[in-house]
Amino acid sequence: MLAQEIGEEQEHVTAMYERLDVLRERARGELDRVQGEATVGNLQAYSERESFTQHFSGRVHQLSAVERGLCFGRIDETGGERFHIGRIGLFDEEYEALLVDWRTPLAQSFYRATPAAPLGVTRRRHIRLHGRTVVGVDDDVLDLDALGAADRSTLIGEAALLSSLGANRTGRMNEIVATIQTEQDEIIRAELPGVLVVQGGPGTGKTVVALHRAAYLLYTHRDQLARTGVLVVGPNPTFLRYIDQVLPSLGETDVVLATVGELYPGIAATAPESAEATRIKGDLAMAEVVERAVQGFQRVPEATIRFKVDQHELALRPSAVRKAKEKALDAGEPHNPARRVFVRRIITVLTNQIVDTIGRQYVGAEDVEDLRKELIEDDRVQAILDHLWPELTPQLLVSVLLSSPERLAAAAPHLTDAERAAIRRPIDAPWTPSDVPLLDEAAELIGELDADVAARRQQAAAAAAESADTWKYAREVVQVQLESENVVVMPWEIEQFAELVHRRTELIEKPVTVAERAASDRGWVFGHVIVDEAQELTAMDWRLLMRRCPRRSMTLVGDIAQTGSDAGVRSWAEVLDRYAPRRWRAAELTVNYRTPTEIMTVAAGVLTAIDPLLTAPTSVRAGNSAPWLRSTRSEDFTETLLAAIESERAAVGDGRIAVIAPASRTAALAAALPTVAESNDPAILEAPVALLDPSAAKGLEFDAVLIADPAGIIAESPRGLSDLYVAATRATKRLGVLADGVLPDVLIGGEQ
Ligand SMILES: Nc1ncnc2c1ncn2[C@@H]1O[C@H](COP(=O)(O)OP(=O)(O)OP(=O)(O)O)[C@@H](O)[C@H]1O
Repeated sequence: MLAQEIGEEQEHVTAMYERLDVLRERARGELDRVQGEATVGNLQAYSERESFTQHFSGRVHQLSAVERGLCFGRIDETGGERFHIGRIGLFDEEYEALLVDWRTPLAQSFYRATPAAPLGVTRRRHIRLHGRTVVGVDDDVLDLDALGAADRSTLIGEAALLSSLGANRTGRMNEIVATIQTEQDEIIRAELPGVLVVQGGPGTGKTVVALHRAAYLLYTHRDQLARTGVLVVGPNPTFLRYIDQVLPSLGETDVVLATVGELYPGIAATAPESAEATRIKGDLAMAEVVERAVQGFQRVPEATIRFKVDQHELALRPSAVRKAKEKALDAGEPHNPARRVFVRRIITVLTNQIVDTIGRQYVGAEDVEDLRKELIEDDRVQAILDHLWPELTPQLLVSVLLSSPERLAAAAPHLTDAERAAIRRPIDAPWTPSDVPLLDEAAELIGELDADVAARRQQAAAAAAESADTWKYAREVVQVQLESENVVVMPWEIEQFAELVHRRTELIEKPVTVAERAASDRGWVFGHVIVDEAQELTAMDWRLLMRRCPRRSMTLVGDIAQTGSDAGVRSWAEVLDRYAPRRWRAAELTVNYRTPTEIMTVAAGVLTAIDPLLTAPTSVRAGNSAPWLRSTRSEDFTETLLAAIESERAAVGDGRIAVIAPASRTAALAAALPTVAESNDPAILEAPVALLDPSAAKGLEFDAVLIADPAGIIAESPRGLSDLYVAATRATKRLGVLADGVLPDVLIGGEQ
């Protein structure tokens, strides 16, 4: 029976691949044709060709990306209808559906139907492919009564999920479209507006669900999100590399992946910094510190400033400066635009003094203008204005603030001397990730430089004019193409083409994608923001992110129990009641798909030590090997660790291993263990053995994990137990713990 079922599915699958080949060939043919056309040397013809090139190469790329595992399921409905579910939708020449896209509402019951709530589905079939060959089918029967007698005898039960979870890890995260679980699907398809917080223990699929949600939202709300973009924020660059294949493999490329440290355009903030400095700089009080630092650059002199311009004796009294300052601040404008008002007032004061000495009756309106101009161009006047109210840049402000003990003392009176010393550093020190929210805060308070404002206005006016032209042109191009029947275009593609021609024409003059534009514009407002490992964000990070998403359409996934930084989140309500009151909702993921039961028992002991009220997620499967917990004398530590690595390598074959050690020991261990890759090594994800500290291991997973010196991990930070919990939940198959000296009592279970 199984062979017959497989044979029938094979027929369907073969038809789908044949259709895919036809569509791919057609798109390739169009691409070749468009690229081979002689270019009529004007910009518009070039633009037109580029538009079609982009469309067809995007289509070829999408159709190639879905080759692996094109179809993975089928649903049979009570009425007798059957649908195959896959990575994209496909129709045959008669527009009969061959394959339904997993993101459509029709496909939803594939993920949601249960025997308790079958949603009109009698059978859910998982189809396993090897290349283009059907190698297995597994059925879940959801409504036995609704199945006919013939159907009943063809049931094949086997968990598709478990076979995918047991596979060796490749170092890169994979998509999970074939096996999304019901509680995950509800999150993926949740509505776009508002803030959705997904709390879930380790391995519950938070990351993978967040990424599938991005793909789902881009598919369902394409019009809205294609223009504004989706931002996915991750904890570190290694993690972003770990996940960067998932969205392209789902056919989505227009997403900005970034760490918070990359969210200030033009700055790569990657320098390391102490946990204490991160804590202090992440505190919300820093917003006021930056504000006071800006105010520190708006001075009133203690004594009258006297100077000469062209024989005229001038005097700038503190009271006149104070008044000018008050006027400048009245409008609530940022520092740089407010400076314009300040400068105007001061120049008026000085002009009046000259007019008074010459005698008002001798000075006409034009002369007054000339005088003002002369004063403003005078070096001495400029130096005074720059002293009283200089034009600033955020970079200048933050680097001066953090390098000047006096400015820091004046702006941060709430900090102790030791705390100020912890964040002080040389003026030219490289930027750290926790500087980025300070720079962003400063940018808000400072505003743009005069020169930048003028340039931007000019650009905006030119862009608006061009955009109107290119839209008109785009529609004409599409019309001409359709009339000449040069290209095969489906009716629903016409608008899409016009949009493409329009965008492409713009791109030729401004060659950037939405993702690039968003990444280079600090003021960019994203349509949706997804934050992974959201528990690690500091209060200042949240402030910055909320500015990037004033509509508050966000998905935040994280686990409070894994918070490693002292500046991180302790309660979701604490963060969200501030920024999205009554506009946030919480969901929970409860099943651990990564870590087998035996390993989770060890991790659960650590979790109880963090907080006895917390419960670990339930593992979906049992493993094949019990975790081991050993201790060794310090002098034998490295050698024992080396031997353990070798035996784990033998056990996992071509799988991946991580050695997770206290941050303070990784450098020495790297020197002693020549075969391991360190976290700053770009090849770390592909390396057979990776050496990481707990914060670098966050979000990643490995076939086998060796925790080296657990007591060192606990002792290293105030949230050391959370770090140990993170380390203990990274393994998909094997866990070993090697203590340097005594094994901490929080580690229980496993073989000792
Ligand atoms: N429905 C599913 N089908 C197949 N694999 C899944 C499913 N859900 C999760 N997984 C797998 O489980 C593993 C853990 O998922 P993920 O990394 O998203 O968890 P997480 O909640 O982000 O974990 P952590 O908090 O520890 O970082 C991944 O290998 C993921 O592919």
